Amino acid sequence: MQSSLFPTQSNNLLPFQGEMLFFPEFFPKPKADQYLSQLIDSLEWRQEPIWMFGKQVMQPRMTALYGDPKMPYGYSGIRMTPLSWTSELREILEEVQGKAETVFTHVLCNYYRDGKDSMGWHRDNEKVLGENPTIASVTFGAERIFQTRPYAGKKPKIDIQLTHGSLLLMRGESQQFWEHQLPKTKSCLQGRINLTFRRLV
Ligand SMILES: O=C(O)CCC(=O)C(=O)O
Ligand SMILES: [Fe+2]
Repeated sequence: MQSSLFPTQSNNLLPFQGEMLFFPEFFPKPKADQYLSQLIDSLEWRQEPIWMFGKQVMQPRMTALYGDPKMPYGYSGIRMTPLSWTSELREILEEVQGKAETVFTHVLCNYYRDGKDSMGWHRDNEKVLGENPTIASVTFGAERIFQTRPYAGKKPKIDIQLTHGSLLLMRGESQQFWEHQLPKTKSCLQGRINLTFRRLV
């Protein structure tokens, strides 16, 4: 049983060098259901190519970037121009900023159509995110396993089951010392939306 001495505080899932805090039902189910279908329908999803080991390959998921139009953002050799915030994304932003105690400038949206869609091992450590960025990651839809492991040494690997309506806060030194991925899985036939709120400096 979890200790309830500090009920508003979530336990750190990382044993050292950074923090990952998990809030399984950050959005109540009816609200999460509503956001899932609204975001699938209303965001401008695209499948974009990225550069990997000198080759251009299609990303195994759909993406969309929203945020401050004056600040483009990119990773893995692509540059994305942010679209203007939608009303739902703004609403979610407000909730998440309160919990994270951070002001975010952008949200990178990922749509995993089923278990064949995925994201490989990486750190969110682009220079524009600053030294020890706080990244707030929200999930709507299918439950998928998110994995993290130390960047150096690759062990131990920690699995986190990301539930519908959940919030995962990554902060402190987590993007220096830990990498993460969302592996493929045969058993998942449903779609999942992930929103990662970021602050560009
Ligand atoms: O889908 C997820 O939970 C992870 C997304 C992620 O790591 C990213 O967008 O950088
Ligand atoms: Fe990431």
